Amino acid sequence: MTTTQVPEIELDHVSMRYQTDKSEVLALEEVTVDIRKGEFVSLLGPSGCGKTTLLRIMADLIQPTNGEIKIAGGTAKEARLAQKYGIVFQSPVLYDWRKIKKNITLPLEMMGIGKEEREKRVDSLLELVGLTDFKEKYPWQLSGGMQQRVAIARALAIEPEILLMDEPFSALDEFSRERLNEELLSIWSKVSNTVVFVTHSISEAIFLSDRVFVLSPHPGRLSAVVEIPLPRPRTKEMRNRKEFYELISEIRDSFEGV
Ligand SMILES: Nc1ncnc2c1ncn2[C@@H]1O[C@H](COP(=O)(O)OP(=O)(O)OP(=O)(O)O)[C@@H](O)[C@H]1O
Repeated sequence: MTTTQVPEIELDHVSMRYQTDKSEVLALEEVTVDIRKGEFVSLLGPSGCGKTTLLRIMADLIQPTNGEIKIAGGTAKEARLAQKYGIVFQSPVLYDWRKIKKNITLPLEMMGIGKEEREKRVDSLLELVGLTDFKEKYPWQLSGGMQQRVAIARALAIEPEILLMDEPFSALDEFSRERLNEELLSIWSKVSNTVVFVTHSISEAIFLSDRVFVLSPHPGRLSAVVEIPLPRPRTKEMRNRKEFYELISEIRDSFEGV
């Protein structure tokens, strides 16, 4: 898909301070980012650097203590109410008593979309994520990777402008994870949305992204923005290229204090 110059997610000097009974944590300090419509970006950093916090702020699930956020020119709340977000979490959060097709149509039911339209959409979503033959199965009959594909299909059911993904493949083995990376890019090439992908894997971030936003911990700060000039479509052979290794070194070097 083609990235435009239209800004989709703009964060201006965003800080987040969590207050608990006994202590205070500065999870994010003065983070400024601009993500363009149709871009695939990763938020990369070690545990505790504020990746999930940043994603939750973008999704309007929490409000920053300081700074401004604009989504598609409006507020994050407006974007949330207009159903602009699809969210995929680290664990798939599927309902075990609902068949795969019924898990995917759940957000459409909640939106009051009629049965005929729901069935039409679920069929194309199942095809998109390669699970057509599994629509009558239950989540517990699927592998972890397949369950995460169901979660992706469900997040895409409302045709969101922005897909937010919080370490969706981190519980999977490396082989499944690399395969899912390729499948995600193939899905993304067909759905034309903006993706923000949280990961702590440098190679995953490089393989998937147009740009990688590197965060450093304590407090969480944006320490680098790295352009990934690898052509698309990305292929698994690219992981063995010299440019790929050079990008890994560039990102490693960009971590503050490393
Ligand atoms: N609700 C909360 N209350 C207090 N502190 C919090 C809360 N949520 C996160 N934190 C703290 O804020 C910092 C950033 O957390 P966050 O979960 O955003 O980091 P992360 O980079 O996503 O980590 P991980 O990779 O381990 O998921 C951490 O020090 C964490 O302990």
